[in-house]
Amino acid sequence: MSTIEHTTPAGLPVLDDEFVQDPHVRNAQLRAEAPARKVVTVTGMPVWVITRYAEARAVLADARFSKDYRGMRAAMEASMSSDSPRPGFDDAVQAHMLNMDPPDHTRLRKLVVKAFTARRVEALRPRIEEITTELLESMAARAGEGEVDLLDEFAFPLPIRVICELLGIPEDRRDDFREWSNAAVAGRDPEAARVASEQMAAYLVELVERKRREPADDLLTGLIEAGEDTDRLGENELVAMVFLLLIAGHETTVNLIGNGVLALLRNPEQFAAVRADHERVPGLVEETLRYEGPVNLATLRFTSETVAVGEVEIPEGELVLVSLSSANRDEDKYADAQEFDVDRSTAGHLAFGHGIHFCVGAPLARLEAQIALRRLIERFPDLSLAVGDDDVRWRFSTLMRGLETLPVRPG
Ligand code: HEM
Repeated sequence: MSTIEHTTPAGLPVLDDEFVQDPHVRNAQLRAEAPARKVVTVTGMPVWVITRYAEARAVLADARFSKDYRGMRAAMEASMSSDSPRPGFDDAVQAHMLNMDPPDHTRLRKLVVKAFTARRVEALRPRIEEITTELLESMAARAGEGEVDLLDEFAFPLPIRVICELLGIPEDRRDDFREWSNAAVAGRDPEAARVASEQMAAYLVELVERKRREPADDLLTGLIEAGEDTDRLGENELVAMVFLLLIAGHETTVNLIGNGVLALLRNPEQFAAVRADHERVPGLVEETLRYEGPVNLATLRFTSETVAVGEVEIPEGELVLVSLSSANRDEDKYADAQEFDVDRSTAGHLAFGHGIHFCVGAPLARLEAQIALRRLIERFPDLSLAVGDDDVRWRFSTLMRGLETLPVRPG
């Protein structure tokens, strides 16, 4: 196997644009080398990457890999050189459950988990169907133009509308939100991420005030009511919770739909199989999650003590990223793991994480993607790529795996 190019002078692989454009090649190299490998981010931050399935799953469920954001600050400060750009830290957007360990994590998660159970989410089906049909009709109206960006026209607006309606958030600032949310997860420019997070937090504070004056039957009002008992939810925690749900709603499901469509268009025999039998759609969604899931590397963790990962010892206080994209293509877990096959068993895939931080929104994401892909294929059975197979570009982010644009001909 060839050695990894794009390394630092100290020989560490860099998570640069080449990695973002095709993580699977380097993931395979890293998996072959060791169960845990030190790399650096583009901003120069050294992190350990866990690439094999068994270790990835174990680390996600191991409390010694902490997510507490206060401890994380210290670990990041210690890891970075003095001239590295610092990511912005603002409690108003940091104090959410994905940045906490128990018991705070448990307390915060309890407040929203009920809103996302399979049963509660199923009640949203008619509304999701309605929005989907509306978007597809407006895409059909534009089909005369020949080419459309499937992300702009379809994959992006659907989850946004759903999460905004669920929370009870007006869509008047939708373009701002998209920009803030994109910048917050991009990871290449910490200063831009800090500014965007602050702008979004300021807007959310304003929104909470407005909702306090005009309560409604929505999740945000429910959270505000929970916040009246500050032992359950503090003011920063309230804003951070909404921030987390909105970012999750903006950045993930769009890419599940987009990546699924791209995989179908690149694998015509799989597309034909799904078209011939729509009962394959849930399999298509699960295989997309495994093969090209929306989250590339899970969010940061740090070691609260020295931990052995296989034969590798990670010292206390070091940063760790679990590579979901790599674990899900580990040949030791899935036969022919690099093949896209909607009929395979994908049981155990890690696209939604694992352990106590397992994605709260998984039932909603699954339902949205199933409806979206089924209706898209029904409406546009001759959908095709409007660019060359390899001419698509991936957005620069080591967290999210999503396309910049997805130009298609609806047919
Ligand atoms: C296909 C779409 C989605 C994918 C692939 C996805 C993936 C993930 C992953 C991998 C994690 C764990 C991260 C880690 O442990 O580092 C996570 C956590 C989370 N996700 Fe999602 N997500 C999706 C959609 C959503 C949606 C639609 C929502 C809510 C509206 C949501 C809300 C959350 C929340 C609140 C957490 C934190 C849970 C905790 O810390 O206990 N996600 N998600």
